[in-house]
Amino acid sequence: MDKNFIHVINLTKSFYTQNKKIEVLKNINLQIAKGDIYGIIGFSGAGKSTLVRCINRLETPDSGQILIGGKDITMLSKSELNEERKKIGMIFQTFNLFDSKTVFQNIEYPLKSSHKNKSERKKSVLELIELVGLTEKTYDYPSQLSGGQKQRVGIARALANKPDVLLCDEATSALDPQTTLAILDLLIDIKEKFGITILMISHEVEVIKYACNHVAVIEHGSIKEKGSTLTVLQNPQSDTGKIFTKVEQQLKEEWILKGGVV
Ligand SMILES: Nc1ncnc2c1ncn2[C@@H]1O[C@H](COP(=O)(O)OP(=O)(O)OP(=O)(O)O)[C@@H](O)[C@H]1O
Repeated sequence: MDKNFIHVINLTKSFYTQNKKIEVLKNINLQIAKGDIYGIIGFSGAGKSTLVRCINRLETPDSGQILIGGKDITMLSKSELNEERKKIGMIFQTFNLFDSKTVFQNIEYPLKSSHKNKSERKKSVLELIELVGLTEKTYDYPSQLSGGQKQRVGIARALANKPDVLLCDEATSALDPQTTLAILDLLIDIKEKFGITILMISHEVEVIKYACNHVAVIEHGSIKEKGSTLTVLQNPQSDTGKIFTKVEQQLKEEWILKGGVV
């Protein structure tokens, strides 16, 4: 049996601006096992968000295949794609909540297109709110929440349709270190509870190290190296991998010099 749940095969994507072609993704190949937390690390502009947006088909790839659970999502009709998208949750750096809706209403929103009736929706939403630890905030608005609490709402909303895959686009980049850890712990917990496959893109080595079993390093639209997080980050081969780990080491040394504990 194929242990990989997501296959990205020879994926390419370009954008065209003022008659100029920008090749953003060049022949990307990835295999992601079911229940894995897989990191994609790269500098700004490397193509991370475009890759994630191709995986949930917010962008249409130029060529290549994206198989999720054996289904090639580049070949689906519009209505099939709408159904398939329900199995792919997404969380964002900027949370993307509706400011005029309460926590409850934000999480209920994706369920409105499901077959659940009002009381079934209510039960699901309250369970999700409990899962992310926000029961006391159920009827608050986003403006009344901290960044970490907003991301918890984002996670609950992304889980509403019980997705197989959760895509996290810089999901902790706007959060302080302590809140980042709490959100990563929640994601690890969710992965364990539901066997969900998580793809996490980040420019923070610490985030990848803490949460991801595997990592791929993306540089100018190409995957330069990939493998187990420990192997890649302990002995990086690509320029990007080397710079990321060097900077992390320097920050650690400066921190120790200032009397910090590692
Ligand atoms: N819709 C678009 N039209 C034209 N160019 C685009 C478009 N979307 C992205 N790009 C370009 O594609 C490249 C990769 O962008 P992308 O957002 O995928 O990178 P990233 O690695 O996620 O960067 P960041 O970490 O800053 O978000 C950039 O050069 C960007 O300007």
